[in-house]
Amino acid sequence: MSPPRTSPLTEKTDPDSPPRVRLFVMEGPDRGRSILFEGGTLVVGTLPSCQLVLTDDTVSRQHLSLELLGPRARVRDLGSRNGTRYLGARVEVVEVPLGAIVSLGRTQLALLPADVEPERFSERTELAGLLGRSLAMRRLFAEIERVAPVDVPVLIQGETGSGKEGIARALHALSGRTGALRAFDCGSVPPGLLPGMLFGHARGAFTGAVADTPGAVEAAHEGTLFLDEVAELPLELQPAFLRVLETGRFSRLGETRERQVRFRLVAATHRDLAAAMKKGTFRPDLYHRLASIVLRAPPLRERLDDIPLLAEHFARSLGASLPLSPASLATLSAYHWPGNVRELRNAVERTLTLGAEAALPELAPPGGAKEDFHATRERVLLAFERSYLEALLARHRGSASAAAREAGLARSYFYRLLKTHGLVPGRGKG
Ligand SMILES: Nc1ncnc2c1ncn2[C@@H]1O[C@H](COP(=O)(O)OP(=O)(O)OP(=O)(O)O)[C@@H](O)[C@H]1O
Repeated sequence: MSPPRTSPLTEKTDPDSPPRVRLFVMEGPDRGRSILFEGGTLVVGTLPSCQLVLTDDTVSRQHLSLELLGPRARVRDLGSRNGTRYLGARVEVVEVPLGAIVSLGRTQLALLPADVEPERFSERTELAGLLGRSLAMRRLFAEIERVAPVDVPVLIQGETGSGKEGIARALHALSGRTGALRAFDCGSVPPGLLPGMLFGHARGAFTGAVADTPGAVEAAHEGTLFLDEVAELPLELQPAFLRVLETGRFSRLGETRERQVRFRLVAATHRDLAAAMKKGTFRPDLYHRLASIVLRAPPLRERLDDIPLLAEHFARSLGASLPLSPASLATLSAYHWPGNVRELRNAVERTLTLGAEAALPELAPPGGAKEDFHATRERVLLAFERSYLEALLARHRGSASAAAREAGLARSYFYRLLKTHGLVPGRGKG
């Protein structure tokens, strides 16, 4: 059973048309080299007879072979000196989807759909504090670099904990603006207090208003206003907000005179704002203004290549190191991470501070409770199966038939697996 893995790069692939894949060197001395792969098997190495010839001296003469299997590829290490790695773990033979990154020595190879332009991916694996090695993040980095200096609002959509605020910070850091980034969370302020906190108030504007106070809009002057949970902005406040966005003009509560500001708006939401607009809770004019550029923060389960990098980063920030075994990585890759990067950070922190039993058990650092090979394998496999099944059922809204089809398992065997783990189709956990 291979880990569930979806990627925006695979969505466009038509399963009925013959796949055309571009093998692209993302990192290493041959960065930028690419080859079109339309079927059969190809060999990558330093020998001139290889189909993709690399000059990297950490790559073996015949390092690995790739075989196309529909929208996936089978990668086989050919007994290389430095090994082939996928999702941070050394592999002999592994099936990978489009969008995967495979490492050989210092070189990283990406498997891209043939029509994706490799230039759309940034070379960087870090951008203003955001880390990412996956194709999804490198594509986002390239978009951030492109839109950061442009003076139009940006809407960031993404699940909780997927890095929306980090993206806003990166947009501000690369914008060249002289003012500050001011973050304002519309979801954490009682609606009645929102106008005063956004636009500021004059002394005496309401009971308790003892001094003239600027709001978030003024604090962001010449900088960036990061408006988190923008879908929670009350309908009656939306016209005033659209006005300040379009003209820079607004009044503090209790004042008649108008003030003028200049700021760049970056708004974020985990909700479907287009649906909110159709429902009538979000004004179409404001929606269209906000959504002139939309960036998507990809959920962690769509960028499993980032897990080793992020886990190491969070461990290092606590002054520790967290060697991840191939089994741990397999389990972490199979988990669906509803809390995204924040959940991964918490899991790493709990593991390092409270001990393994407090976190995902598979993150257990070596040296904890003694366990022999068979027991470890059993435990890791069971955890992997359970995460895999839960994610699959969730994706198919509880339909066991559809889930079994995607997993490539006979329905009877699939039902047996569900029963073993106490899972009930149609309801998730039993
Ligand atoms: N790509 C990344 N690299 C490094 N750290 C990250 C990355 N993405 C997220 N994080 C970390 O994960 C945590 C959550 O990120 P962030 O607050 O940006 O998410 P969010 O999408 O804004 O969450 P919410 O929807 O709950 O507001 C933060 O500690 C952040 O530093």
